[in-house]
Amino acid sequence: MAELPPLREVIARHGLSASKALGQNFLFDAQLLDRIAAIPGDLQDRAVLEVGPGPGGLTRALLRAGARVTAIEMDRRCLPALAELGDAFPGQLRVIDGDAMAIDHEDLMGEPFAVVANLPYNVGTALFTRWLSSAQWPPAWASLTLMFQLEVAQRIIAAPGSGAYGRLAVLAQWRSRAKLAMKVHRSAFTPPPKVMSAIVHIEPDTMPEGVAVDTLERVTQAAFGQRRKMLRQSLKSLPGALGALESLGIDPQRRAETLCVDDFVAIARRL
Ligand SMILES: C[S@@+](CC[C@H](N)C(=O)[O-])C[C@H]1O[C@@H](n2cnc3c(N)ncnc32)[C@H](O)[C@@H]1O
Repeated sequence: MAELPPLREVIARHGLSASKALGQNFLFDAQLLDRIAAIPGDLQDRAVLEVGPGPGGLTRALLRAGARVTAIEMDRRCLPALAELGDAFPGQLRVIDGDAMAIDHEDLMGEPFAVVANLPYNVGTALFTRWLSSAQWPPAWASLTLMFQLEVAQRIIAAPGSGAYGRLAVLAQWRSRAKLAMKVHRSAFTPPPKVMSAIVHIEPDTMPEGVAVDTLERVTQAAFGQRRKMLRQSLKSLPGALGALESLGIDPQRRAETLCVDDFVAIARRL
């Protein structure tokens, strides 16, 4: 492996000033990046999909860990810096110039893969729900290791009864294990974002039988769409839902946030 120039130098040389429009907040600390790359476990020879490599800080850490990385980046200014990185790790890095939202990741990868990404908030959440809504289960991805705003990370891992518990928690937990792997201080980024961040790590679990993801989504959408209301009100418009509550012995006076993930799965199974 060739000696790599410091990231700040790469950024200066290629004129990669952070673009606000593309949600660019870069990480430079190699030790922090190595700790992030270690979250999915041993990556030696494993296929990794990185979305939004930017100047390549996290990419370097993944390559150092021995991963075979496919990196999708839509900011063309970053491509020369990423090409240099590919030269330093021959045969380990494939860079795709494009929008990760418009690409079929399963087709692109062609084998099971781990996802690791530090993405802008809106893109991250959109891709996250897409990965979790896979019709095929277990999905093509073996794990998701993703940076979010801390508040979003807390919504993903939230337990029933908390204000953060809602659609995202149910979607992330009904057939996956989700954990908060690491908090990341805002000062670790250049430029620093306004809020704290955290990395969530998700692995697929067994899928409960007899429930489709769309049905479960319809239930949580109705229930949490009016989260202050009792279930008998919020689920009224969903055919069969009130009957399902009765047959399951769930009090219709309860509110959505008091139901556990298995309750939502049981309701969806009866629709
Ligand atoms: C928060 S920066 C992180 C950069 C680098 N991974 C790091 O940790 O320092 C997010 C990166 O995602 C890229 N990006 C944003 N939207 C994207 C999309 N839809 N598809 C691919 N890359 C995207 C941005 O250009 C930027 O390089």
